[in-house]
Amino acid sequence: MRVKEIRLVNFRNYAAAGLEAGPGRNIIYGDNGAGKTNLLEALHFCLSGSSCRTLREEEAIGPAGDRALLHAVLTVRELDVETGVEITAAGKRLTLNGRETAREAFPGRGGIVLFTPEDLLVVTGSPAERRRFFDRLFSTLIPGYRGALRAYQRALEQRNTLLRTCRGAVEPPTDLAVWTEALAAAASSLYHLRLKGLALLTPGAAKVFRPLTGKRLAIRYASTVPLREDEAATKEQVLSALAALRTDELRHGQTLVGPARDDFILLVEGKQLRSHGSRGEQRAAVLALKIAEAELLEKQRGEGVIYLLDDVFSELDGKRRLALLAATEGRQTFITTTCKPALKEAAFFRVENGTITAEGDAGV
Ligand SMILES: Nc1ncnc2c1ncn2[C@@H]1O[C@H](COP(=O)(O)OP(=O)(O)OP(=O)(O)O)[C@@H](O)[C@H]1O
Repeated sequence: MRVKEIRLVNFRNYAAAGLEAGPGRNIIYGDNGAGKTNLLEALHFCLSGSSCRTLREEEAIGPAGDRALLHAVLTVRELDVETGVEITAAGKRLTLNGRETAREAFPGRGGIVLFTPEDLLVVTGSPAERRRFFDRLFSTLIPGYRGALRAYQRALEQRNTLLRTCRGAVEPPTDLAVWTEALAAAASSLYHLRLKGLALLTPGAAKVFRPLTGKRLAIRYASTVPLREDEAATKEQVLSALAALRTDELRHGQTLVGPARDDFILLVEGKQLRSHGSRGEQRAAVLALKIAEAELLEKQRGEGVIYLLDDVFSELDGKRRLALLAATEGRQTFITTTCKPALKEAAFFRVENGTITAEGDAGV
């Protein structure tokens, strides 16, 4: 899959602009606030049918009217398809080859690997940020993960509601046992899928990380429950952990162990990346995870993914930038940056105050 061209009308700070993309690297450069991230967002919209920045998509409507329009020509399995996005305050209308369609039919869904500076929270943020990151990643990579996560979240919510209503009680309510059983079953399947996900992702991420930093990356799953090889045995472990904490749970009015309390620890040379890694190493680790995700997605889809990389060069020195470019070689890549890099094989687009100028011509 690749983007051939995109046009934007009244989309954020673009009155009317567009570009014809190169098949490989596309470097979008310009000053802060010029509109580089807006352009990546427009690409994301045209590929997947939704924003990568906000759930309030009407925010993207520019000042010159009551609607934003996007149109793209994509090549999907050798065929050209056209996608359109019209955003108004009342909602958005998506089209595929001129026909109204649902978001699910957009060809780029599941085929984009996006890096934004906020992704660094996977290293620097709270365990909840890391769980969110890996849950999203495994939901696309591991069959059954999304369903297992939902089942666990449902059971947890029900059990927590029950614990809240009898907070401070000495004896547990009679139906707690039912929800404890449901939670333990859902938790043990989720545990096993998380371990499966890590086993799938970590070698690829470590392989990309090594040339980026010269160091060894590992990911350890920090579980609040001792995990066993066998799913049924893990379920027993969850049940006994919950039984041991019953009094505390009644006092706090919530479940105190399980996948919603766990963490994913990123280690570099055996040390916590969060506390011991440099900013460049932290960024490299997130990029390595994203690139490993892309490689696995490509295997699954049998088709190349598209990289949308926002401000990816910051904090990487020249050598590391080259290593990153080598790791993304062969796929269509859109990279935003404030400084134009000295590269030979790339299409360059200068973004300035809502205008896009392709290097070598006057723009589209
Ligand atoms: N709906 C909108 N209408 C008009 N302008 C908007 C709208 N939404 C955002 N903008 C403006 O778009 C400008 C460019 O934003 P963008 O995030 O794309 O910049 P950028 O080039 O990525 O900058 P940086 O290098 O600082 O990340 C901002 O000044 C912002 O105020």
